[in-house]
Amino acid sequence: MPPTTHDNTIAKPPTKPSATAEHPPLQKPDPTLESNNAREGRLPSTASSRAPEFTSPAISSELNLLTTRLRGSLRQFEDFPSPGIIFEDIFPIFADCALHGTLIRALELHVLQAYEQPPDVVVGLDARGFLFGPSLALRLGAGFVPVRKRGKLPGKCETASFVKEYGEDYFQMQSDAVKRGQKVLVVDDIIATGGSAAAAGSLVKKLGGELLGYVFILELDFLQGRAKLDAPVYTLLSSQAKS
Ligand SMILES: O=P(O)(O)OC[C@H]1O[C@H](OP(=O)(O)OP(=O)(O)O)[C@H](O)[C@@H]1O
Ligand SMILES: Nc1ncnc2[nH]cnc12
Repeated sequence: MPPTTHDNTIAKPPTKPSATAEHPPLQKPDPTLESNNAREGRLPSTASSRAPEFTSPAISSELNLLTTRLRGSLRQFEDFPSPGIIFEDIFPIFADCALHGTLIRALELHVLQAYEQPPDVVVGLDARGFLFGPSLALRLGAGFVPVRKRGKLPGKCETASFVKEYGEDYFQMQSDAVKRGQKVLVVDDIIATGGSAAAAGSLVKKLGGELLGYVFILELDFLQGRAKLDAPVYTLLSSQAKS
């Protein structure tokens, strides 16, 4: 269901998702970075006009090394937060200083490789997008702006409803948080159904931002969330592919 945006008005909650019973079996992440990102819809490389250190082969090989380090750290929990859901726990990355640095560097490399100009603003989604959005923004020389769950931001806000893998909710952004024409990258830890990210993207566009794309640490492939997004999507790791 595409997200709907409102001017700080309270809309009827969307329909509950039904994906829980169809969750595929537990399996470790399959962070086949290059093959994943070669698929349709991944960001094309724009490296040809870049300085040598930012050319595609150099970055791709460093990215491969970094994602290999990250792949073993994710944990899965069955039936959390509700029956049928396999919860992907990304917190071990942040518990380990070296892995944390690896993550930020991998995301930075991706953005350097993918875009001629870095974003003006990194938009992070409440709450796990706040774990690395600000650090990535600092590295990129960009500002950081939050998308928050409804009722947490003061002042005039735009609101969008959405449905996610295990629930439904509302996102808000402050109406002046992104200036018209600013280039925006939306970041979050996980894309599952894509409902959260699509709602965030719709808010960015409503504020007049130019949506450069979406960046995630992990994609739950079987839910095909990227189909809901109308800007390039990049994920470091993938998991829970149907076997
Ligand atoms: O692609 P979707 O199906 O929309 O699901 C992905 C979203 O779900 C999780 O957030 P959650 O709303 O659970 O909040 P949290 O970050 O506060 O834990 C996750 O961090 C993403 O934001
Ligand atoms: N399976 C999952 N694990 C962790 N976070 C999620 N957000 C949506 N689906 C999720």
